[in-house]
Amino acid sequence: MALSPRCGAIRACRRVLERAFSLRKVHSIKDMENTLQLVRNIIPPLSSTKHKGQDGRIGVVGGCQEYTGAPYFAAISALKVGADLSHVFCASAAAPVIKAYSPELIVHPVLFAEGGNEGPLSSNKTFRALSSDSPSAVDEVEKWLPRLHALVVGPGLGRDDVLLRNVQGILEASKARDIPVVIDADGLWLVAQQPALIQGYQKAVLTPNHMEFSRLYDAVLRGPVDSDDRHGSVLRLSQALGNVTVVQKGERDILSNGQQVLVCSQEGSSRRCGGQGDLLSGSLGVLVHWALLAGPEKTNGSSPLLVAAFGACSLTRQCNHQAFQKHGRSTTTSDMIAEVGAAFRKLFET
Ligand SMILES: NC(=O)C1=CN([C@@H]2O[C@H](COP(=O)(O)OP(=O)(O)OC[C@H]3O[C@@H](n4cnc5c(N)ncnc54)[C@H](OP(=O)(O)O)[C@@H]3O)[C@@H](O)[C@H]2O)[C@@H](O)CC1
Ligand SMILES: Nc1ncnc2c1ncn2[C@@H]1O[C@H](COP(=O)(O)OP(=O)(O)OP(=O)(O)O)[C@@H](O)[C@H]1O
Ligand SMILES: [Mg+2]
Repeated sequence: MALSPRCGAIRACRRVLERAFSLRKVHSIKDMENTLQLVRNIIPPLSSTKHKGQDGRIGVVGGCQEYTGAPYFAAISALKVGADLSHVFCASAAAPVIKAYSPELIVHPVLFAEGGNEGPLSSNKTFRALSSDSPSAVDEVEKWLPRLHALVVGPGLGRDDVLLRNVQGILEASKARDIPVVIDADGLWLVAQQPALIQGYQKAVLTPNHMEFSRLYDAVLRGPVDSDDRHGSVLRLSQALGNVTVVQKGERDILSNGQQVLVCSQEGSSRRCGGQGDLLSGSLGVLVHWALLAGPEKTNGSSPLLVAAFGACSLTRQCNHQAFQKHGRSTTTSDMIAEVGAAFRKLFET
């Protein structure tokens, strides 16, 4: 339907007002230090009176035959940031590979893909039980949910329909238990197909890259992203999803909960190797748990999830910066993960 000139002018006017409104709420560079201070406030003290698990039990749902690095990066980053236990719930074919990367991860081969895309383990008993009865994958993860503080859903998941149906069930079970969820990568593909899955869920954080953001925006707002108005676009997507927190990654990360917009421009580098987003989502899983535990008193009234997201963005970019100083063009995500401890100390333990 063609727009009348008057209708077009009203829309343009509304866009200008919305932009001005959102920009007023954008953090200036000098506010970055204040926000980093809020991140420092949510970090739990290390104490000899605590027991294993108290500083975080995080689950990563992801990993299929093609992608084993992404869930590994997310889960090991959660541990390096300070979680006590890190679980990976993945497809059978991915499990031995992920286990071989690290003895520190607890790996559950509970997801399955359509058409026997499960590699050498496809004939084992667990796989047959799961592949003949799709809900049991959800049951397998649900058994662990009461013991988990946060889930990171999507790194290396792939887009197999059956596998995504498992994940839909896992998301529904997590919401029913009020468990915080960070949704990334192929988890965002699922949300773009079914935005109702996380609509209005106040403990969800979405971490789209450029492509994932466009896909989500188009699915939810039924139109293309205004590339001249990144702040407004992130704000509008968050609002349309019922104030779910959205982190749009890029040259600068733009974060919004539909009320406030933060910008993270912590210095990183020009090295764009794959896996940096996985480091971010795994770190965010821990920080979301810490932020919700600390509550809004510690975040000075700001949304705990926004503060957590700002912390994860700053940390990832600082790891990138430090790794690049040492390795230059050959920097990989493993080099960045090796910097998590030093980057964390520099940003948050000053
Ligand atoms: N080691 C592993 O196991 C890793 C596995 N991973 C896993 O891979 C799976 C798929 O994830 P994904 O991000 O590759 O998928 P998707 O959303 O289709 O985007 C791909 C396309 O988007 C574009 N594009 C991206 N950024 C852009 C930009 N700024 N500006 C413009 N365009 C941009 C770009 O298009 P191109 O330039 O190629 O035309 C690119 O090809 C997922 O499971 C993930 O977790 C990764 O985590 C990495 C480490
Ligand atoms: N142009 C850029 N300049 C500086 N930092 C960037 C740039 N683009 C992305 N980043 C940073 O890289 C990190 C990962 O973002 P990216 O867009 O690469 O995610 P991703 O595509 O999901 O990564 P992955 O390869 O893990 O899937 C974020 O911390 C983001 O701030
Ligand atoms: Mg990604």
